[in-house]
Amino acid sequence: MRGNGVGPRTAGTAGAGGSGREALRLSAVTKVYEGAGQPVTALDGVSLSLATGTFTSVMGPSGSGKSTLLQCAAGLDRPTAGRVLVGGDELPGGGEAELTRFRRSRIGFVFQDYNLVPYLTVAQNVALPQRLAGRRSRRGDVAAVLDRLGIGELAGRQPAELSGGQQQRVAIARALVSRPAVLFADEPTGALDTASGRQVLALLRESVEQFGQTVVMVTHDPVAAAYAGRVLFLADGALVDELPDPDAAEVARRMARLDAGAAGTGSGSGSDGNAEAVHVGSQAVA
Ligand SMILES: Nc1ncnc2c1ncn2[C@@H]1O[C@H](COP(=O)(O)OP(=O)(O)OP(=O)(O)O)[C@@H](O)[C@H]1O
Repeated sequence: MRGNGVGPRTAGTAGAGGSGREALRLSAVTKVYEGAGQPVTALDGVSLSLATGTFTSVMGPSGSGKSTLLQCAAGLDRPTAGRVLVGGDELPGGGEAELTRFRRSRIGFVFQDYNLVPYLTVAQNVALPQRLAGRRSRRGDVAAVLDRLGIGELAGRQPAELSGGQQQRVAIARALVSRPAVLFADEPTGALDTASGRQVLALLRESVEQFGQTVVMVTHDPVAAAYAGRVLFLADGALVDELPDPDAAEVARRMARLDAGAAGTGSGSGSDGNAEAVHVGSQAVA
C-alpha cells in the first residue's frame, strides 16, 4: 500500500519547496490535564507543519496523546501552551462561540461512530453544518459532494437505512461540504468491517489526490495508516518518528517497537530529510 504521492513530500515540508501552502501548523503545543490527581502531560511540545493536499496518519501506543493531538489541532480543546494555525490563521483565543465559528468554517471532522442525525435525510445531514453556521447551503453543493463520493442515490434516505460504510461516507460528505482547510478523522474505520473500511480509506485518499483536501487521521490500524502519504508516530506526548510513503508492514514494525517501549529517538531511516518542523524526541509523561 503506497502513499498518495501528491504535493510536496507531505508533512513538515510546507513552504520548504515553495509549492505547498501550509494547512496546519502546531508550534510547541503542550497539553496538561489538571485533574483530581497528578497533572498529566498528554502533549509535550509538539511541533509540526502539514502542507495543503497531504494525507497524514497519526499512530502511537495507547495513551500516547493521539486523541489529544487531534482535539487540540482541530480546536475541540485548547492547548495549555503553544500555537495552532489552521489554513494560516491561529485558533481564536476568545470564547467558545468564536472557536465554534472557526471550526465550522475551517475544519471538518469524521469520527468512528458517524454522528449522523437519525431523523434527517442524508442530504439534510450533509447540509446541517452550513445551516448551523447560519449559511444556506446551496442545493448544488450538497448534491455535488454526494455525487463525488458516489452516494448521490442515497440523498433521500435516513441513516438507519444505510450500512455502516455508507453512513461513514455520508459523514465524510458532511465534513467536506464546507471545504475545510483540514479534515480530521479519528479512527474513521474503527466500527467498519474490513471491506467497508478500505472503501472509506480509499475515499479519503481520493479526496486528497483528486481535490487537494488535507487529511489528518488517527488510527490504530497499520493498514489504514498506510493509506496516507506519511505516518507520524507519537510516544509519551511527543513525536518520535515518522514514515513517508508508508507500507503497512513497516508501520506495524515501528508500532511494535513503540509498544515494546523501545522507541529510541527516531530511527532516521524513515526520514525524508525534510522533517525539520517535526519535533523528534521522546519525553516522559509528567
Ligand atoms: N480529559 C482528560 N483528563 C485527564 N487525563 C486525560 C484526559 N484525556 C486524556 N488524558 C490522558 O492523557 C494521555 C493521552 O491520552 P489520549 O487519549 O490523547 O491518548 P491516545 O493516544 O489517543 O490513547 P488511545 O489510543 O488509548 O485512545 C493519557 O495518559 C490519558 O490518560
